[in-house]
Amino acid sequence: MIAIESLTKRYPRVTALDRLTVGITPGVTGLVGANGAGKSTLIKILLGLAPATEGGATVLGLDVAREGSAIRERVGYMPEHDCLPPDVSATEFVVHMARMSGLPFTAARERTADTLRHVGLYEERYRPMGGYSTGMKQRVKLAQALVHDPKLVLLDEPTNGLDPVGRDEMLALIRRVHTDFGISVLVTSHLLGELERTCDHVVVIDGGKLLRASSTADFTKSTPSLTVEVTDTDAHPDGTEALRSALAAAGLTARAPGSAGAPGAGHVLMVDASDESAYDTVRDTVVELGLGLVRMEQSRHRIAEVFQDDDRTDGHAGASPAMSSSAAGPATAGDPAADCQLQPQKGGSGDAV
Ligand SMILES: Nc1ncnc2c1ncn2[C@@H]1O[C@H](COP(=O)(O)OP(=O)(O)OP(=O)(O)O)[C@@H](O)[C@H]1O
Repeated sequence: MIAIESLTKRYPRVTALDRLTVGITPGVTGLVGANGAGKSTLIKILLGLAPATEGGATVLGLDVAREGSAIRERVGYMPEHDCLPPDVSATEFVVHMARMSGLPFTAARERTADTLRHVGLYEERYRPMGGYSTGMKQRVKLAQALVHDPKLVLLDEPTNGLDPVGRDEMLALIRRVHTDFGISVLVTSHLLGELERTCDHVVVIDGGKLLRASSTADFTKSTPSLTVEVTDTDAHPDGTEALRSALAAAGLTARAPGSAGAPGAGHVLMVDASDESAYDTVRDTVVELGLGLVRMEQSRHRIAEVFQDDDRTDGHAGASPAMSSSAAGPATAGDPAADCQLQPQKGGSGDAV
């Protein structure tokens, strides 16, 4: 969908993009980076709205330097900032944007009605947008990006300003843009956790440089570790501790997850399961102690942990603190995770996601 080759953008005081080389394949791709990492600059260059200083890129095979208007015909764009005129309705605005993209009036009206319904705006669509909530405004911005049935949409921080429920709804909507309509998505965020749930691929940039590009599944590879949660009983008022000692006696290493604030922390154990028999040992030990087994599941990395692990293991300048997971989960502090180490990449075919 997108090929970026040694792309550099220098402003007088700052290098916003620094020899960035990466390929974006069909599907939903997350572009993640802290504030100022260069995400919006990259999107503007991909749309042909800003020139690159060096290097180049193609979008749907079209050159960003020479074929910007052809790219904008085929690509939808949802900007980060609030850009909606307050005194017109969502319907009027989206029809206007559809007409700007070349749709005849009748088709523009029909597509607008369909698209606004798809993003979850119903009767409100006839009211002036000045009175909309942030969530409704984000939906209108998404609708205008989709209304001309593009092959690809570039969404700049679509979850900005939304509460957790609004964010989940927006992420689900973005996922459906691809699954229901086959439109590929490049979505930016500074929250690794939210991209993990939504994207097939993740590209991480920092200071305009590529840190890592790979499939989400590679980021979140399962670890040889079991997350086990048990109940307490009268006989074992601290069931978790009772299980930990019994497992230790059975030769299994179990420890509390690193993140005290994680859901269930205090009642959760991470059990080393490099040997398959660990599953049976855990089950049998829980039964022998008479505890209730709430869950026993294979642990997976969260994307943020890939970067945290890297910071811990070799002190490499990994993700900045701003790039945090939006949802705390059981941490795997101390896991070796050698296959998930953060490696700045130097370009070339290995960068394609
Ligand atoms: N028009 C401009 N003139 C000068 N510097 C700019 C301009 N646009 C962006 N920059 C700088 O380039 C760097 C990258 O900015 P950019 O907006 O692309 O980052 P971002 O990752 O999108 O961050 P945010 O999430 O805060 O929008 C920043 O240091 C920013 O100050």
